[in-house]
Amino acid sequence: MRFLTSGESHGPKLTAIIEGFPSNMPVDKGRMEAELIKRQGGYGRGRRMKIEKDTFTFGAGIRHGKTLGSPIMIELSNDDFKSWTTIMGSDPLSPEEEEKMKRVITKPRPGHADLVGGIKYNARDLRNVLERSSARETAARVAVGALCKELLHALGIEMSSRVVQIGEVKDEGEYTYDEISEGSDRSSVRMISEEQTAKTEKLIDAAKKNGDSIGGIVEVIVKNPPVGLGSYVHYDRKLDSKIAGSVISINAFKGVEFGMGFKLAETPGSEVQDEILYSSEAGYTRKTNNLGGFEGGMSTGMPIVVRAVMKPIPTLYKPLMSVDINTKEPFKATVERSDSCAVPAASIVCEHMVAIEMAKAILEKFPHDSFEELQDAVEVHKEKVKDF
Ligand SMILES: Cc1cc2nc3c(=O)[nH]c(=O)nc-3n(C[C@H](O)[C@H](O)[C@H](O)COP(=O)(O)O)c2cc1C
Ligand SMILES: C=C(O[C@@H]1CC(C(=O)O)=C[C@@H](OP(=O)(O)O)[C@H]1O)C(=O)O
Repeated sequence: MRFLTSGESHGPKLTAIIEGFPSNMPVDKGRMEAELIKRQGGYGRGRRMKIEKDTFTFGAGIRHGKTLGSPIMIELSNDDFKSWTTIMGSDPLSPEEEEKMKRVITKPRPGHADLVGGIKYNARDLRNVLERSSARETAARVAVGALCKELLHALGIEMSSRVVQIGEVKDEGEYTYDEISEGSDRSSVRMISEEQTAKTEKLIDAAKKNGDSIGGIVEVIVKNPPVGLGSYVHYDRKLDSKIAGSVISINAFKGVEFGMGFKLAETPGSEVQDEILYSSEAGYTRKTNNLGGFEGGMSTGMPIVVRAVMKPIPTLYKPLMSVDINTKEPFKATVERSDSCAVPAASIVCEHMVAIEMAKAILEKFPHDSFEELQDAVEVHKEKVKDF
């Protein structure tokens, strides 16, 4: 399975084309759109999320609620485009329009893609960089991930995510998949503990008031993964590394860990390795899940637990110093409308990037011309694993 997205933040639309799904897979469009709405939520988002309604249309690949096996096309519109038709239009500008166009960006924001992107693509209006580097594109990725979650769901594999930390406020609890997914329709910060949620909202309010921004940590759990996705035989077939790469590809994500993660450094081996158990009903399981569901780059069958850190948003309403690329003089960076904290939204993006890698790994391992063929192969595999 492979996919491409296209679309600028304030352009007319976002598009994704997904190739490699089996035929006859049921798709619940309402459930997919609910995921997109979750990505728009969370405390700390800016005004843009009040403008956009992230519904989508299938332009190809689906008939009567099922996949055809052909490439699937998903299209989301940017409702904000109507305010940007001149600035973001695809036709050349008339001299009068060019004259009116005063919003050329020349003061790159530290921490965003503006300066390096401008140098690399020779873009002297940094808007040409900002538009595609914006996390608006993550809406298209969540749409693709939601389709992948449809495939996982139909195979009995479920996923959820939560916010673990915002600023210095942490929810230290260890939660099961069911506890996390129970809270997953909350439109707020989506920490498990209500007390911590309230604290983070105060923190976000304070950051916003100070023209500052704030980052955090998110967690994704995958329940019921098949045993043996990915492989130890070659570095580029390890599923944990593919998930890590995909998670780090999310705008502003700077670190990723599995299971105990960085705490592994301070824990002796006897308290780390997950002891192996067997029962005829459950097959092979583990006493603990400190390694977050991976050994040798392969899924062990235990829940996959991924945590990742998002840096604070780069656009600051009290901007940091930068340099005007035309005059080379020091200047305060450009201020664009911005979120002050997007960690809750990012938890949804992270969940969907993990879903994409899970679906890819499943489609790599099992035959899948039709969904029935895939389903049978996964069932046979499960029985074989139990008997091993
Ligand atoms: C859901 C989400 C929303 C974001 N919103 C903003 C925003 O409003 N303003 C901003 O400057 N950056 C925002 N970012 C982060 C930037 O897109 C990101 O920092 C930028 O593309 C540079 O990439 P890098 O941080 O990965 O180096 C957001 C990121 C995510 C995941
Ligand atoms: C549009 C989205 O996020 C945007 C991501 C973003 C950035 O720089 O990454 C900057 C902001 O864009 P705007 O200036 O248009 O408000 C966010 O709103 C979205 O998540 O759908």
